Amino acid sequence: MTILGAIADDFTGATDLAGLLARSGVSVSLRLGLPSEPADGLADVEVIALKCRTIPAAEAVAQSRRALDWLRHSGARQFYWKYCSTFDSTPAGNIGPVAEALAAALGADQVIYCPAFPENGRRVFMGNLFVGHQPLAESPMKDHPLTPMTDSDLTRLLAPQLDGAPVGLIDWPTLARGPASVRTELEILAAREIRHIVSDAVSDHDLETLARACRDMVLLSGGSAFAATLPPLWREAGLTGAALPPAVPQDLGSGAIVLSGSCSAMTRAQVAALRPHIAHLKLDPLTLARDGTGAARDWLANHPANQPVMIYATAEPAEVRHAQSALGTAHAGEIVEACLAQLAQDARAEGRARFVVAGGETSGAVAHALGVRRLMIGPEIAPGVPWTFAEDAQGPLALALKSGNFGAESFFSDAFAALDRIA
Ligand SMILES: Nc1ncnc2c1ncn2[C@@H]1O[C@H](COP(=O)(O)OP(=O)(O)O)[C@@H](O)[C@H]1O
Ligand SMILES: O=C(O)[C@@H](O)C(=O)COP(=O)(O)O
Repeated sequence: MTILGAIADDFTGATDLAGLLARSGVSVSLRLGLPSEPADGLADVEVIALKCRTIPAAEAVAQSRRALDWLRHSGARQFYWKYCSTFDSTPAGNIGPVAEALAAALGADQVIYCPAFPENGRRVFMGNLFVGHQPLAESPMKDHPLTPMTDSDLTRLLAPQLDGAPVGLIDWPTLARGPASVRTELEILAAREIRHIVSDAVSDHDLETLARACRDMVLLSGGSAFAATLPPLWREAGLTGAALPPAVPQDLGSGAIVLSGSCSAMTRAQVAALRPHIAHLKLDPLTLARDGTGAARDWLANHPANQPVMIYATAEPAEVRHAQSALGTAHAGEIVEACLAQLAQDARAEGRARFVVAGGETSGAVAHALGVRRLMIGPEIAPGVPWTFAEDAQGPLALALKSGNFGAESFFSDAFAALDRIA
């Protein structure tokens, strides 16, 4: 029976959410893009991954509304809008506009926003988001190629996305007093007609308090960690079915590839850590714009499928700025994504079945190019990054879609070692 219907704004976010919910002991179904087939209503949670973080707000709203309609038909009774734990967005959206549209469609009076993911160092205190020890705007997120984050105050970040609508705050002292205190604060905010409410949370315990206070709200939003506090509440209410064991892949062969379009600080360290141990190729957006993808495709074709390779556009902030000023921000990103998507298709045609992809937008482009529409959730490699498994015309396929800043420096070798243990 479907309890929760979730919409994620990118593909790594969706696997993060699905992985954490599966870890919380519920059955999760993950679909990439709007499903064409009807829901079967079997899983406790249906997640739809969109690629709508940086598209125009009106398009993001339209896609999310269609996803919501599908999720309502699946029988879901509560809904979750999943965005990045670093609140990746621009003054135009898309966190606020999509939340507003979903709230209107569901008749929700208030929407909670809580991106905190304490296990990965994302904490919200007095409305300010911290990444590790740094305020968001001083963290490496200030240099993100598509969504540079230049303010740390979530209420200030959200207001322009909601045309200046007032944004309230459940602060940490209120949370610390427990769920009843949070509910009272929500009522006070409701009386002031404040519908959009950011919540602090510095620990999983805070997220549990928030979830208990908001358990009856039809729409919640935030990162994966907040969503992962819901299953124990469903269990208390006798709602959940049996958890599924992590999926196990069949016959993957040995062909492996890392494709990285993330320029996040952690991905840069991960690429540097793997480089001495693997055949690798760095893509340059300016060269791609001038000469096309032929040289990169030839390079891949010259490496036998049983030899692991890494192809990356991952670059330092100054290099990214240089490419963006020559090509335009969106175009530079599109050129890289299109090239990595083409290389993913080539790698698959060569028989490679073990894919590690770094970057949310990048993962969307790659999964789309591979024609993958549904993923089974396997074991977690690092918090928020599970192995996932799919089937295409060529047979079984394993994909680890890694969010830019997740995983340890050794993530890429950790991922392949984890797969070797089960495949
Ligand atoms: N060298 C580069 N110059 C400009 N843009 C780049 C470069 N390398 C990658 N990009 C683009 O930066 C964006 C990174 O976003 P994403 O894949 O979501 O990574 P993350 O998960 O770190 O946010 C993608 O659109 C990608 O194509
Ligand atoms: O919540 C998170 O941090 C991730 O699930 C996420 O959304 C990843 O986005 P990218 O960093 O763009 O991959």
